Amino acid sequence: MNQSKEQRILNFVLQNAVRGDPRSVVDTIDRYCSQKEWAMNVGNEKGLILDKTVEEASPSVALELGSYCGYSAVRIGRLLKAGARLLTVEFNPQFAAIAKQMIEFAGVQDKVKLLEGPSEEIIPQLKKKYEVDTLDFVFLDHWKDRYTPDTILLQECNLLRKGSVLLADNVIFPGAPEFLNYVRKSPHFQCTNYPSHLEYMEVEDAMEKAVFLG
Ligand SMILES: Cc1ncnc2c1ncn2[C@@H]1O[C@H](/C=C/CNC(=O)c2cc(-c3ccc(F)cc3)cc(O)c2O)C[C@H]1O
Ligand SMILES: [Mg+2]
Repeated sequence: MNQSKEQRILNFVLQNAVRGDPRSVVDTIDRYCSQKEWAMNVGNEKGLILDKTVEEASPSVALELGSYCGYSAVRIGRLLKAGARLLTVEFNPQFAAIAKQMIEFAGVQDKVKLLEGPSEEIIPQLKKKYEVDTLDFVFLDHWKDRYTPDTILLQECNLLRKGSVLLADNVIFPGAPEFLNYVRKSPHFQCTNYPSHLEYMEVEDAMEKAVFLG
């Protein structure tokens, strides 16, 4: 049975990156996906915006929606302070298996926990099952039509506190117009747009930061 693209990306990392070195894992994925096969990792240009937003938020508890191959889970995990943790949600079993191996190879498995299942099921479990009080940082990078319902669900589950930072990928391409409309019109969010480019391409894209105001 021939391999999936995601398996090829993982194998390239296992053979070319340095075990326990998250930076080398991120750089190796970027090298493969810019030179061999495009894949929907956030990439290095938008990755720098992600890095700065995570560093500024300095989260104790972070959530990622849409692990895919684990690129941004490793990217976020490497920046977390001692004792901080990232919960990353992925409902595709093949992708979840790849992401878990990517996280372990990078050596961030003590800070990053992959939760397998749909976000709409996982989010309501975060408080009781995963001992989350509130989330300091949320990275949205899953199906674009899920950004708005999940942002509403996070509020309904009392998982956001004054100052919680949401960062959404792809608000221009493929686009998340409903999400932009929702957070920019809501009195509960302070929004900032970060123009950038689609990963590994010269196509315009952007990230949107939405800080919860309580
Ligand atoms: C609801 C839910 N729960 C848990 N996991 C979920 C979920 N919805 C998706 N996921 C998982 O996240 C991942 C999905 C991410 C969706 N991201 C995308 O569709 C995506 C697409 C592009 C793109 C750009 C140009 C093109 F020409 C084609 C595609 C670029 C990106 O950066 C993307 O994030 C994998 C999926 O299994
Ligand atoms: Mg994306």
